[in-house]
Amino acid sequence: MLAPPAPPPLGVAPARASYPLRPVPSQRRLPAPRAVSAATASHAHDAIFLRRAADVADQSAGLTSPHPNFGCVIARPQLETENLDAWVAGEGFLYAQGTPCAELLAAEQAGEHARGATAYLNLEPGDCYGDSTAVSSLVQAGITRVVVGLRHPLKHLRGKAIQSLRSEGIQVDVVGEDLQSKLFKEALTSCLIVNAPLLYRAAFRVPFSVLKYAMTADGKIAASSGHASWVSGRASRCRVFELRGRSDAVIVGGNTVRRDDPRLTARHVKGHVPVRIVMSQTCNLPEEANLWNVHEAYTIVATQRGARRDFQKKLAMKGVEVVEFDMLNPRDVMSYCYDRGYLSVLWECGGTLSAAAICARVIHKVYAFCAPKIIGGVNAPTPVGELGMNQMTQAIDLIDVSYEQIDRDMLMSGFIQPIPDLSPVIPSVDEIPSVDPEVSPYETNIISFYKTWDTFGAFSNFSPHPIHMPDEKGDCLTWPTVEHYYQAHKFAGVDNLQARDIVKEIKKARSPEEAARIGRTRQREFPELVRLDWESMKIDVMYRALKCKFSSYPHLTEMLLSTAGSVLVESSPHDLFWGGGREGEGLNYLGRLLMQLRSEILGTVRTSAEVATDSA
Ligand SMILES: NC(=O)C1=CN([C@@H]2O[C@H](COP(=O)(O)OP(=O)(O)OC[C@H]3O[C@@H](n4cnc5c(N)ncnc54)[C@H](OP(=O)(O)O)[C@@H]3O)[C@@H](O)[C@H]2O)C=CC1
Ligand SMILES: Nc1c(N[C@@H]2O[C@H](COP(=O)(O)O)[C@@H](O)[C@H]2O)[nH]c(=O)[nH]c1=O
Repeated sequence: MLAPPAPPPLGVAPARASYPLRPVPSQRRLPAPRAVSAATASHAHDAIFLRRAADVADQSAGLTSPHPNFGCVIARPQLETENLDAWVAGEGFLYAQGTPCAELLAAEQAGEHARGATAYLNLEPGDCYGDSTAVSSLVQAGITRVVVGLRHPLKHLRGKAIQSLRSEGIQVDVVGEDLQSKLFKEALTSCLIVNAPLLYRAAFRVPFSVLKYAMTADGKIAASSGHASWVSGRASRCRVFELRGRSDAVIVGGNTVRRDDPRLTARHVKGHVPVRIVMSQTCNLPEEANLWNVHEAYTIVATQRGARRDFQKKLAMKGVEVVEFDMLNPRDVMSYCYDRGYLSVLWECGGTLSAAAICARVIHKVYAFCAPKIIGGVNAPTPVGELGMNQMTQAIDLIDVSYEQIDRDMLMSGFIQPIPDLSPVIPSVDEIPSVDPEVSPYETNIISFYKTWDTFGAFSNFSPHPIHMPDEKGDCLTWPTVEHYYQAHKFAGVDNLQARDIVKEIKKARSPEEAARIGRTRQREFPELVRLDWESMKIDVMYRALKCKFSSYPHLTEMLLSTAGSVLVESSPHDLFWGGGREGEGLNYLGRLLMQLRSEILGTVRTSAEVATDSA
């Protein structure tokens, strides 16, 4: 009899890895890039290997308690072949916190082939507790370039490893900063998705929450009697075990416990077993239930303060933990889970609790299994109860939607809230000292502003603070807002009657919104009237206007200085140059300029005039 093949060492991706949890695109042969320019080809290679690093990182999910997923792929060009699989010298993923890091495993696998090679990391390593193995293994292996998908989302770790690698002379290219081409969009999405729990946790201070339900083709999660076993088929239910294995906790409402007597374990998949949480306001739960068998998995009952104290004691005697809340609601339970360190939570409740969780805005992703059955029944339960909406236009649109057939069922999944990408709006560690030395890149506090009525809305260019600025001839002109000044200066100084008229038209605009509209429209209609140096001068124009605004109004100066030490972000979802973007994908130049101005006022950065005087 043939002996079974030896398992690969923990965290080392087997040559032909079997992915336990979902089909992984990168395990198809890597596509050979089409014939294109050298720069585009190298970007295409980078994007392909980065996606592969994200896929490799995903392999530890569900095998151990959820943690950040790190993957590393070491590749070196083999000139004689376009088969990119042959370029991969080593791969590895972090199996669990405390086990050898992905970089070390990949470097060991690559051996001598790592010398002069590029390492692809889906996520910047988190150099915890002074453990710098990730960085040192790349350095010692002779890696000369590192491509990073995402900076570490945790502020105390962000930028540290990148800085260490650079100080060792390794070229580090970060997507969105050093690598900006469109080719990286998909690779970046893979990097975001593989660590979605970590990103949501860091951004929203709650665990990443997934709502999962199984419904019939007519949208029912049970018959009108409440009977629900089973809506979905066996293969779908096995997928649910995998989802549980990827979660720190599974939540149900009291009614589901009373009706289904569930077990909520990740049986049939090896690895991690989540905590089971029952949310019950009344604590009116059965004396005997599968969930009270804590030998199978740990159980927590979250209830209203004072509810059925005697029964609480009985539960405690069985080893069930009971936690009382002043007001039991999904948000407070999620804050509690956050404090317990959970990264991701799976909601397997009925429509009553799922509606409350959606209303509380704690659900981030939905997995809807749809079985080809019809059960009917006007009172049969549906996946989501009352949300208070009465127009289809109010419906919540899922984003980044995927569809997958599982045997006879269909699984549709999508995000309710965009996956946060925390890196671009925050200036990089290298940039921060020049933007504002008072800001610690590791202790970042973010102050967002956008609409003028926001707490820091006066930072918006639309705020009604007129500025007095000299024109080209030195005459002082009054502009109703910074926005008026900025828009008009796209056309200022252009020796053309029509351009001069546009400047006047913008200056007279009755609101900053109108000024912006005219400026943008005329720029599109008459690109030939826009000053030739506009792209290189627009930051300078904006900075002068901001400086004038903040120095003219003492209360604005005071407000700006009150934010010292914080990163300022204009949270405009539309403007990806001046604003931070909807998902943090913007460059946030307005925030950066305000931070620079704040430093200049505090005297912590030298003005350009001072620099000029010094060098004279
Ligand atoms: N097919 C599927 O995927 C699933 C089907 N089901 C089926 O759904 C039916 C049960 O649905 P449903 O009644 O909606 O059950 P839920 O799981 O939504 O439980 C509702 C209960 O949650 C508790 N709760 C705690 N806090 C809150 C809060 N803030 N807001 C609302 N509820 C809260 C209450 O428990 P208490 O009354 O104890 O205070 C409430 O009665 C069953 O027939 C079950 O078989 C259930 C899950 C999945
Ligand atoms: N009925 C139904 C589901 N119901 C969910 O699964 C729970 C039962 O889990 P367990 O006791 O561990 O098998 C149940 O209480 C409810 O939360 N799930 C599905 O994938 N498909 C189904 O058809």
